[in-house]
Amino acid sequence: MAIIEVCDFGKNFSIHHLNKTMQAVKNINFTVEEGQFVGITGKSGSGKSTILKSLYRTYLPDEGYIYYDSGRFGRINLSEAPERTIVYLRKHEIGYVSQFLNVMPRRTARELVKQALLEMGEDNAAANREAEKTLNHFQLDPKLWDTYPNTFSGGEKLRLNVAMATVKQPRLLLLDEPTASLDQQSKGKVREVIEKLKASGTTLIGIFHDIEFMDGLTDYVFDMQTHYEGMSIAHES
Ligand SMILES: Nc1ncnc2c1ncn2[C@@H]1O[C@H](COP(=O)(O)OP(=O)(O)OP(=O)(O)O)[C@@H](O)[C@H]1O
Repeated sequence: MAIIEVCDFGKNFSIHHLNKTMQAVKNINFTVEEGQFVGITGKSGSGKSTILKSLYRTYLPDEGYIYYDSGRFGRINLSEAPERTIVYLRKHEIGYVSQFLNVMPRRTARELVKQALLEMGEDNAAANREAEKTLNHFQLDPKLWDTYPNTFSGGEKLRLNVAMATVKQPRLLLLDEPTASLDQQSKGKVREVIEKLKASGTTLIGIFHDIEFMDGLTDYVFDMQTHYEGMSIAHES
C-alpha cells in the first residue's frame, strides 16, 4: 500500500528583488510503498531538497498533490491538512533529518533526545535510559550530553540530529544528506540505525550524494536527471 503519492508536483519560488518567479521542480510523480526505502539523486540545484521539504509540508506545492497515508488520520492531502494535523504528524509519524541542526535554544543534547521520546509517550525514566543509549550509539562524547549543541562541531550536530529523529522510530523518515560531514565510522552508525528502522517497517526517503551509502539499502532510486531527460524526450516525440 502506498504511504506517499506524489502526483504532478511542481514548486516555484519568488525571487523578490528580481520580481521574478523561478520554477524549481515540475511534473514530479512517484509513489512510495509502506516500508520501502527510496533514494533521491540528481545534480546540485535539481530540486531534491525542495521535494523532501514539501513531503514534510515545510513547502506547499504550486502544482499537483502530495498524499500521505497517516496511521492516525488515513490518506490525507498534505497541502490541505490543518496546521494541528501537521504538528501531530511531525511529533508522532514523520521525522526529518537535515544537515543543519534547528532546535530549541538552551536545551542540552540529553534533553533534546529525551524530549523526542516524551513526545512519543515514554515515561520519564524510560526516556532517560533510551536517550543515553541513543547518544552512546551515535558516539556523542558523554561530556557533551549536558551541554548546549550550538557549540558542537558539524559532525556532532548531525549525529544529534539523526539521534533525535530516529529515536522516535517514525512511520516515515525523511533524510536530507544525513551523512554529509560524517567520517566512515559515524556513517556506519547511521547505516546501522537505518537498517534497524527499515527492518521494523519504517518508510524512508533519503537524499545521498554518497551513492555507495545507498548500496543495498534502497528499494529504488528516483533520479532527477533521468526524470528531466525523460520529460524532454517526451516533449520531442
Ligand atoms: N526558499 C527558496 N527560495 C528561493 N529559491 C529556492 C528556495 N529553495 C530552493 N530554491 C531554489 O530551487 C532550486 C532547487 O533547490 P534544492 O535545494 O531543492 O536543490 P537540491 O537538488 O537539493 O540541491 P543540493 O544538492 O545542492 O542541495 C535551486 O535553484 C534553489 O536555488
